Amino acid sequence: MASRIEDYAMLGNCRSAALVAKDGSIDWLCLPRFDSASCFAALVGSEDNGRWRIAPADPDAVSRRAYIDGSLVLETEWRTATGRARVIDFMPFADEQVGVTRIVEGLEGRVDFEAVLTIRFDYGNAVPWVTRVDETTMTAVAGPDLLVVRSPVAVEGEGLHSIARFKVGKGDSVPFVMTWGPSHLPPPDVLDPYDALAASLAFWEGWSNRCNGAGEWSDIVRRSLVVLKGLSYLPTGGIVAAPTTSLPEQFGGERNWDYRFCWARDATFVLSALVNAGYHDEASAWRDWVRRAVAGSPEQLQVLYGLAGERRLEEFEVPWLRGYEGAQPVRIGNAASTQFQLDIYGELVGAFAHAIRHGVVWQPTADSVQTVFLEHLASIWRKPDNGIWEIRGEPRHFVHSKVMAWLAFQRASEQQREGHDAELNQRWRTVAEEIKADILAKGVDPERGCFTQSYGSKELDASLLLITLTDFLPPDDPRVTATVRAIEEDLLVEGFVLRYHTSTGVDGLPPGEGQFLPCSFWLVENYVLLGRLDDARELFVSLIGLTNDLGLLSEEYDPRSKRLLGNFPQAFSHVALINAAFSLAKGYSATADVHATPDEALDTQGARA
Ligand SMILES: OC[C@H]1O[C@H](O[C@H]2O[C@H](CO)[C@@H](O)[C@H](O)[C@H]2O)[C@H](O)[C@@H](O)[C@@H]1O
Repeated sequence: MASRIEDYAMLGNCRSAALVAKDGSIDWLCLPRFDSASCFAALVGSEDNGRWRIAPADPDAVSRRAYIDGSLVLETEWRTATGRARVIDFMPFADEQVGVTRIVEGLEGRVDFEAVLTIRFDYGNAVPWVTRVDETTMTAVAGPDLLVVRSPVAVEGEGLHSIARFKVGKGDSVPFVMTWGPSHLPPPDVLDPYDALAASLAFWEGWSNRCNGAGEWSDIVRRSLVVLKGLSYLPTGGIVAAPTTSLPEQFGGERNWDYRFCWARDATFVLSALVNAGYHDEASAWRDWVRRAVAGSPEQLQVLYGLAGERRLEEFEVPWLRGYEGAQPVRIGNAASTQFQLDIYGELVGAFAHAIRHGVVWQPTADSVQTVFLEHLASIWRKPDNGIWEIRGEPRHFVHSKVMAWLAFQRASEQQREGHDAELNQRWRTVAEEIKADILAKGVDPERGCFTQSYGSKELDASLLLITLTDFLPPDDPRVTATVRAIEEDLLVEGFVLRYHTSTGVDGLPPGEGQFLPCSFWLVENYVLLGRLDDARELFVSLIGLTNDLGLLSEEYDPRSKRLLGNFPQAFSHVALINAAFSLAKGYSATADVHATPDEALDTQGARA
């Protein structure tokens, strides 16, 4: 049985990620890339779908764990009746050595350990041929995949599992190095686990020390930035939404999605966060990734792409996996990739404008690409779409989508680069005004005076919190304040924000899901914008109280069971945390600095660039 979502730690090497439970079991791992088929899938299946547990044999052993400094190297210290030992888990950074290394070290007395390895390729389905090559090496092969496991202790086959039993005393060190390779090639070279550990720690230390401070929130921001870095795919610069598939948005429900892809929307938020934190190289790498991914006809722009910009991400179900705590189906691929979501254009133009303003170099050819996309947007903005929440019901005229279309033209019309076409700027200004008039005529509830989920609807939607973070209307406009108030009344439930009421059937799915954490962070930013700093701080403190013992967050939270829900760890949540922290820190410093303009004080959203 899988552990609670918050009981997992993420290991990563900017190519893939592994989830390790508090009990020492790696229950999720896809190699060589985030979106490869898994070799461990116990997270969404059973132990027989693959996992690797290393822990003391004593069932009463207790543990505590932490990442080493600003890294994704996990140290778990175990205490038993006979002694103390630690396990250091990490994914090495070596190019040709994609895998996991686990080092067991004795600290005090003697501790009996058991390592149980169950490899199942192809999402828990393919039982490999396991061969004992020599005293220290075993291989597992099925189809295209090869795993080599090297360790000084004997590993024996028991049923369809490989098991090692060994003791560690003070000063002993027992490494296990598991490396993936294509099965048609010779096994990857031997990796020195201690050199690899030193290199990993140096990488993460170098990276996390570069982070700009966010006042009193600097530590939690740094941890979130390390998570975002761990979700980036180094060879291409793409950033996955999360390393998992099908962790449910409702216990026992069917809102289970594959997040191992790069969403243009999520990535634009990540770009803003990276720029705010001073990571310009990463921001440039992401900008280049987007330019390559979206290249081509503007009508073929996708909502999400594969790690290298792949476009075909067909969705299918995996019937042999029983799902996380029985939540079925387990889905691979994501059908949202073929949806029409109007907001993407505004997010991209806004994020680029934000990046340029903060010193990320603009490519001259990007102007003509932007013009082609805006010409297309001018012809489609009146169409209904699937919206930011990727609804699978009937497309609608979502107000958030329309405001993002406005934002695209508004930002483009403000651009003043050398050689820029003033006439074009005027054209974009005219379209922006047209969209704004349309929204104000059709997207405001005449009785409550607030924005609505979609044209003509009475429903609310937490995506409206992003509208108030653009300069669509000034913060003290009655429609802005009425929207924040209405969201507090209707969607702020048990302290955190729902995306919308799923009971209306708008998304085409059975009702019920948890509170959506990014929306709750957006409410923090809205409070800052409205000068409600105490409310902002109180909500922010509650939200960071939901991070697990390692500072990680998933997508949603279930207040009844007090458990995290949804894919984990989730970039969207961490990026919302970072942006809210910077907003809050700047909000406080603005109250101390009468010369700071509201824009300087609050500029943390790409959408507001
Ligand atoms: O719940 C419905 C949708 O959930 C996923 O989308 C959500 O995650 C995306 C990635 O973080 C985010 O960009 C989007 O705004 C969220 O609604 C899922 O990918 C969709 O297929 C699904 O319809």
